[in-house]
Amino acid sequence: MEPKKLAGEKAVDYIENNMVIGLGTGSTVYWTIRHLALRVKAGLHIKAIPTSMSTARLAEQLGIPLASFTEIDRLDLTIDGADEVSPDLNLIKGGGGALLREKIVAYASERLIIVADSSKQVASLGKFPLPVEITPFGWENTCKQVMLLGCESLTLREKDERPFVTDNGNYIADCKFGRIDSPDLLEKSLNAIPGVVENGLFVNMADQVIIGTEKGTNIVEK
Ligand SMILES: O=C[C@H](O)[C@H](O)[C@H](O)COP(=O)(O)O
Repeated sequence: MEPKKLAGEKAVDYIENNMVIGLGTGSTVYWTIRHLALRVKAGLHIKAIPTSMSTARLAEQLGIPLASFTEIDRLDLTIDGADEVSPDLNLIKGGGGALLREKIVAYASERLIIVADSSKQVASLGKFPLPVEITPFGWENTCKQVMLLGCESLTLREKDERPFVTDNGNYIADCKFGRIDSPDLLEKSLNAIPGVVENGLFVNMADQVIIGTEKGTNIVEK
């Protein structure tokens, strides 16, 4: 079976009756959502907060009951994907542009489980360009400020030859920092720049990573 599918489906084992679940975004969590929908059909009672419009659409189509922060304060568990996972379970996320909602949902969760295939495991973060969500106003200047933090190259993400726009109406700058030795410091420094809304470094947030391989799944815990 496909490694992403194995990892995505395995995470559903951790979902218990009456939980409030954060549903991540991407091609690995896609399998989590599909598998969860089968359990919901079979009688599992949960509510889910989606981390993107695309996840909300998929969950709705499959009959998963959705909730919002209007009625929910804390989530029991969030299941999400990642673009890079370091040995100490720090992450780069946002390859699909959903990092802001993903971080809000993960921060409100008791536990964060990451699902990924083994290509996402890295010795240190930084090969995957770090997605940074920035406001359209002043984006040119915000990018200059980001460069001053040691960014080697920066690309404004595009779609159909126009700036890519996130679910929150913002842009994404994909930033190559080279090897990121102090992700906690970089995460804070980026967010201190006016115009930066959030960045894709998830430091000390993941509790467990489920890695899918050709042969099955490996669980990595802190
Ligand atoms: O913005 C997107 C998210 O952070 C995804 O969870 C991440 O890019 C991993 O996606 P995939 O499972 O498709 O590789």
